[in-house]
Order: sequence, then structure tokens, then C-alpha cells
Amino acid sequence: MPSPFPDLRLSSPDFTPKTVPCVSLIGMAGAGKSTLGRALAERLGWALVDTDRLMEAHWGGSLQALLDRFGLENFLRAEEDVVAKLWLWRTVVATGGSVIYGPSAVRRLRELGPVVYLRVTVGTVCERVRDAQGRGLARRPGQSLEELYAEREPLYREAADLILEMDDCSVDMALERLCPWLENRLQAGLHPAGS
Ligand SMILES: Nc1ncnc2c1ncn2[C@@H]1O[C@H](COP(=O)(O)OP(=O)(O)O)[C@@H](O)[C@H]1O
Ligand SMILES: O=C(O)C1=C[C@@H](OP(=O)(O)O)[C@@H](O)[C@H](O)C1
Ligand SMILES: [Mg+2]
Repeated sequence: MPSPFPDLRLSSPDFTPKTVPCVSLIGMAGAGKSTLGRALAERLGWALVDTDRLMEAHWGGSLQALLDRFGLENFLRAEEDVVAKLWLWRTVVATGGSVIYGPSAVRRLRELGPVVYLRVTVGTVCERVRDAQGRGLARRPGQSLEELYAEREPLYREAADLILEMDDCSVDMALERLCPWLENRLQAGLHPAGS
């Protein structure tokens, strides 16, 4: 992907930004991406980008307001566009659940480093998201949470380098599982783009 900083890059190769290592968290709404993302960033001493907050900052409005304003398809395209253009270094990326519908966004996350699927059962999603009113859930009219879950689960699996089972898993337990894996992975240089 071309650098979004062409002028700086032209003036000196020293200004070409680094893009790896990063790690991204994907999964259903309510899986704990934002919560674990904050803790992981703190543990690693890395930055955190929560792409939901980035969407709100970029487009100017809450996620629900953006969904209302854009409609489902345009919301998904806007989200894909924002994530596909990320240019980050030593950053934990907590994504929104619907990012999985954007192929170029998923490709970009995978270029930035490992992608971790925080998997919860549909029961946990229902408990945490409840009726989802006002929460900005990207689903078709009449689509149940169960249907949404069934549609997305294979997509999350396919995009993931690691699946963390998050039902009954505290943030501390998740960090204990994730950090050693991540350290090995990064030491082995198993991220696609060179630093
Ligand atoms: N590991 C966990 N165990 C129990 N509850 C959690 C855990 N992680 C997050 N939660 C709770 O679940 C809800 C959704 O968490 P959040 O991080 O916003 O999820 P996401 O970003 O995936 O939508 C919040 O109320 C949060 O406190
Ligand atoms: O799963 C979804 O459809 C969505 C989840 C939200 O983020 P979280 O997964 O952080 O809740 C947000 O991106 C958006 O409102 C749509
Ligand atoms: Mg979140």
C-alpha cells in the first residue's frame, strides 16, 4: 500500500513511517476487543487505536448516528476505508465487529501484524449486547444476533492467526495466553511486512 505521507517520503527516506509490529483484535460486538485492547497496549507499552473511536473522530458522530446517516452498506464501506488506510507502528488495533466485511481492511490488518479472534459464544454476545438498541450494530433489518453470529463466525476464523476463547476468560487470563504467543510470533518475524 502506498504511504499516505508522500511529501515527507520524497524529502527523505528517513521519514518513511514504520508499520510493524502491530496486533489486531477482531470478533463479535461484546467479545471484549476494546477492553482487552486497552490492557494489552498498556502491558506492551504500545499505542492503542480503537477503530470505532477513529470512525467517530473521522466522520463526526457516534457509530449509531453514522449508521443512521450512511445506511448499512455505506457505513461498512466507510469503516473498510478507514481501516484499510491505517499506517501504524507498535500499536494494538481494537477493531469494530463489522470490520470483517471489508476485504481490504482485513488485508491491511494482516499486513500490520498478527490478527487475534476473540471468540465468545452467541449466548455471551446476546448477554453483553442485549437488544443492541443505540449500540450501532451493523446488521440487516430483521437480522437476529444469532443469524449475525452465524454469518460472521467463519469470516473471523478465516482472518485469524490465533483464536482466543473468551467466554469465562478474564482480561488477565487473556493476557497470560496472548502475550507469550505474541512474543514468539514477533521474535520469529512472522509478520508479513518487514519493519
Ligand atoms: N474478559 C471479559 N470478561 C467479562 N466481561 C468482559 C470481558 N471483556 C469485556 N467485558 C465486558 O463486555 C462488554 C463489551 O466489552 P468491549 O470491550 O466493549 O467489547 P467489544 O469492543 O468487543 O465490543 C463490556 O461491558 C465489558 O466490560
Ligand atoms: O459488530 C458490529 O456490527 C459493530 C460493532 C461495533 O464495535 P464493537 O465490536 O467494538 O462493539 C461498531 O464497530 C459498529 O457499531 C458495528
Ligand atoms: Mg469495541
